[in-house]
Amino acid sequence: MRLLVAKEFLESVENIVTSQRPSWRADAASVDTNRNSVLLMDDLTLFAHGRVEDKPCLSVEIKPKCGFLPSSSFIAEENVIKKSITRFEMHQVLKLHDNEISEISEYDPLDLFSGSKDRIHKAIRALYATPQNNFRVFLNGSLVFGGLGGGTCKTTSKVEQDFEHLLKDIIKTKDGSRANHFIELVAETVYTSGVLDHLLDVQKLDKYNIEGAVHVYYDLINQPCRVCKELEKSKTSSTSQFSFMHSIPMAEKVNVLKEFLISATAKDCSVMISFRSTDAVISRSSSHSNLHLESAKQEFDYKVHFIDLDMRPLKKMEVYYELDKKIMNTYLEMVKKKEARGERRAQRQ
Ligand SMILES: O=P(O)(O)O[C@@H]1[C@@H](OP(=O)(O)O)[C@H](OP(=O)(O)O)[C@H](O)[C@H](OP(=O)(O)O)[C@H]1OP(=O)(O)O
Ligand SMILES: Nc1ncnc2c1ncn2[C@@H]1O[C@H](COP(=O)(O)OP(=O)(O)OP(=O)(O)O)[C@@H](O)[C@H]1O
Repeated sequence: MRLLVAKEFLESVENIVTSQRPSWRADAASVDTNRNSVLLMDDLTLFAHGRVEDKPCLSVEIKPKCGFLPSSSFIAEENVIKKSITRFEMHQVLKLHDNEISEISEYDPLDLFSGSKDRIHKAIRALYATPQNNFRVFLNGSLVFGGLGGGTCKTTSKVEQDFEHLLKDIIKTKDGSRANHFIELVAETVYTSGVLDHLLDVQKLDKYNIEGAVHVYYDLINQPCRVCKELEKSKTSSTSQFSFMHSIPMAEKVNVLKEFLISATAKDCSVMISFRSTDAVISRSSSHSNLHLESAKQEFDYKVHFIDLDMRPLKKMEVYYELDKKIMNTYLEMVKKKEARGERRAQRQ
């Protein structure tokens, strides 16, 4: 629902939001205080969407990121590692280098999207151990695990203890076992709901990788291709394979970019799963699903929603290309250093 608001309201929202965003992202998405309306959305951290009920509600927000390895033939020879190492893993190295994180995440998106119960369980355990900005938990609408903005790094035993305590009203098992049951509950729900299968299909609309799709972008904005120019100048790789991208009909070019940008949204959106403990299977309704967690001998109602589904603007194509280069350069540099260290160690032995 669209609501008319005053400038002062938007200014105070901006103040709150800015203080909660990571410093390196503070300028990335400021509130446009010249607007006169806002969208009123349901609070998906609450089971009854905005209404606090008698029963406690536990909601889990997962930002799964890209769940597949690209195989595009437009990926340059020197970047072939992209076909075997996830973008998430490589981006972690850049984030560590830029001090955006203090530790590498244990999470592997390929596990979460694998469709295998054990691997999904492994992924949720890793997200719980190193939540960063990929995992948050809300109890009755308030954040109780993970951080806002840039998120948090490693889950300490103190955090785990507090979390165990917070879970007592919703997971009715003994102390020390609730966090494990919680992880199992989330993993079972991701597995049973199949929600990530649909997301993966949309992510895979990126068929050409940014290394291919960026060429079409320059044709669409009717400008000489800066990437071809750059590659010709550096003489490190040939531009001949890109003539295919530049020669496809305009309608197809529009489609390539449309699909790439839809995929970008799917690679960055989050899944919000809210749980409510229930007494019996009688609570089945069309508005939610039901899951029996055998290990805790408990029944849960759950709902799944996607959030952060805004379309990416076309001009982000250049940003994506530059970020991709930065991620690749930093990762390949790290691999080179590691290999050199290994060689020196071997020589000493
Ligand atoms: O490019 P990425 O993969 O770093 O994703 C950005 C996210 O960084 P992440 O790696 O998840 O920490 C980034 O997340 P943070 O703000 O860093 O938590 C945003 O979600 C950004 O979207 P937008 O520019 O705000 O619309 C995201 O940008 P898009 O790529 O989705 O446009
Ligand atoms: N409908 C909703 N109900 C409850 N919480 C929500 C909802 N939409 C968003 N949030 C919360 O607000 C956070 C930021 O929302 P969103 O990602 O859509 O904004 P953004 O401006 O794109 O932020 P970023 O650039 O960091 O991704 C989410 O991570 C989530 O915790």
